[in-house]
Amino acid sequence: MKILVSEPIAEKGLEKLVQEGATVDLKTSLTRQELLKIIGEYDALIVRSNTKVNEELYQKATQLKVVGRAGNGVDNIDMDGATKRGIIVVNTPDSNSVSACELTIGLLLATCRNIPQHHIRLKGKVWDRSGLKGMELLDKTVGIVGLGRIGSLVATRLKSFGMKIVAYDPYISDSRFQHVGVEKKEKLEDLMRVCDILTVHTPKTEETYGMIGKEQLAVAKKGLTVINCARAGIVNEVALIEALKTKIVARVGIDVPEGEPEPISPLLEYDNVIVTPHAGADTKEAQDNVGVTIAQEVISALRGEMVPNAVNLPTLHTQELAAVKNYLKLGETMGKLYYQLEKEAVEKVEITYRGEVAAMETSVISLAILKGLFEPVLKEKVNYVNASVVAKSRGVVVTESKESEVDSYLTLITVKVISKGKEFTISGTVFGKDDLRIVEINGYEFDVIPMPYMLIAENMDKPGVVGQMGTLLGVAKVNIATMQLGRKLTDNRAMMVLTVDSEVSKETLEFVGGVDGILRVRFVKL
Ligand SMILES: NC(=O)C1=CN([C@@H]2O[C@H](COP(=O)(O)OP(=O)(O)OC[C@H]3O[C@@H](n4cnc5c(N)ncnc54)[C@H](O)[C@@H]3O)[C@@H](O)[C@H]2O)C=CC1
Ligand SMILES: O=C(O)C(=O)COP(=O)(O)O
Repeated sequence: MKILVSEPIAEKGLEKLVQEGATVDLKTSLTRQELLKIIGEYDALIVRSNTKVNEELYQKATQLKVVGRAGNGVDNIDMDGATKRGIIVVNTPDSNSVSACELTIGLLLATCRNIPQHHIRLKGKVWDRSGLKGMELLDKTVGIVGLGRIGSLVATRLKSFGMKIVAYDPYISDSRFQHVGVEKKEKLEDLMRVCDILTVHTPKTEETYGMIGKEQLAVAKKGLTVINCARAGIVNEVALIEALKTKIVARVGIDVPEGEPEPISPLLEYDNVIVTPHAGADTKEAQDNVGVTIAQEVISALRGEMVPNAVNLPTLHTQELAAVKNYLKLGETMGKLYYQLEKEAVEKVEITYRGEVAAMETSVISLAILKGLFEPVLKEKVNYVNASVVAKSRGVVVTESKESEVDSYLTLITVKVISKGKEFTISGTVFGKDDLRIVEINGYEFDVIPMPYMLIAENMDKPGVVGQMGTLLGVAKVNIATMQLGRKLTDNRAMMVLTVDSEVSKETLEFVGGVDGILRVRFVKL
């Protein structure tokens, strides 16, 4: 595991990566050309907000499997490009929210009380309070745009200043507004009309970029204070400067000016504008949190495990992930069996979840099944991120259905693979906490614990076949660990599933296949 860390992360995070056996190169002052030159050597890249992870980089990053964003915003990462290539993008969305919130409050107070301006005068040995009258927060209205993690933390803290809080966020439920204790505004303009202080906490997306512009500022109360601790451009800087000139906006506090990391924003020229150099997450606590979390996530992702904060995968919280973990293993195992038993190209995959599993986040289990299905033919080129893209690109139709009830088991997954009119089915369950079982293949019933090496044979249901097979394997020094037989009395056929302790050579397989009554036999590796 070779990992490049292109921006500073906490020592604890670097230590964690090394403890987990990774080779880590911390290179935080590479030029773009230098980065592009060496990125081809690495399995993972860890960045913060300054490294642009885009098509140009992906084209050179031939070994790249994981991009770790040591922080929250992923606007510097081309997500489609990553997904297309099966590169998993992970971030640490909860690890620096408190720090970003606290800087927001800090900028808000500093802006409303002109703290930096006072400080600069006094540092210059000038004792002069004139022209810097501040504004109290008590009884003022703050308008929050984006009531997510950071917006909610800001709301909770500002309540203790006796402020009235209104918020605009069309993507969250009314109950969330009630839970945070904030008045909901249906339209952004309604919020702009009533607030004394505006603070934005949305991600930077096509929709939010420039969302606070000329029109929105035109309806604002005169003397508005604007705080932006999210991303440059969510508040349009040209419109903001115009509003500063016309005194619609009285004060501005910004953590991320346009043009970062170059200090080129024209806002820097204004005395009533306070700017910090994207310092929202720069606390010891946040960086320790972020560093350790990203290290864990990148390692898990490199090991092919499902990660809670994978940005280009279905969202899973840690608890949900713990609940589906064994089903992911089961699904992948079931998927892996198909191409080792059958040779027909897959046309359709029908997945049925029954019983307990039907109540879980099954979309990730379906990804695990597809990953397992295509792995024997595509090797490491398929993973959780691109499994459904791979299925689509191969013209495979995937359907998912759920039934709450199931006979005989508490929980059951059945995968039906359809190819050229033929159907292959396999079912599996989880007993207790983590006891995985394959319980059906093509209508034959078993109770098999999947093992790394297995022999699966279809045979005539007649005396002597099993014995001869055992003898031949013994001669070839292949130790049989377990053996199970499933039979269909209707057609005199049976299926044998053996778990064995070692690989079975081609020659042995041919001998076994030649036994009278064996219809076909396959060696399966899981
Ligand atoms: N300055 C800094 O160092 C830091 C900045 N950030 C930035 O803070 C911002 C917010 O982060 P979180 O609260 O963690 O994100 P979040 O995802 O928890 O919340 C964002 C909220 O914005 C809402 N939203 C999306 N589009 C919207 C629209 N068009 N109008 C109104 N609301 C909209 C979403 O529904 C969501 O509730 C992000 O831009 C992030 O990159 C985060 C950490 C540190
Ligand atoms: O986590 C975020 O979204 C941030 O904005 C923090 O950025 P940084 O890691 O300090 O470059």
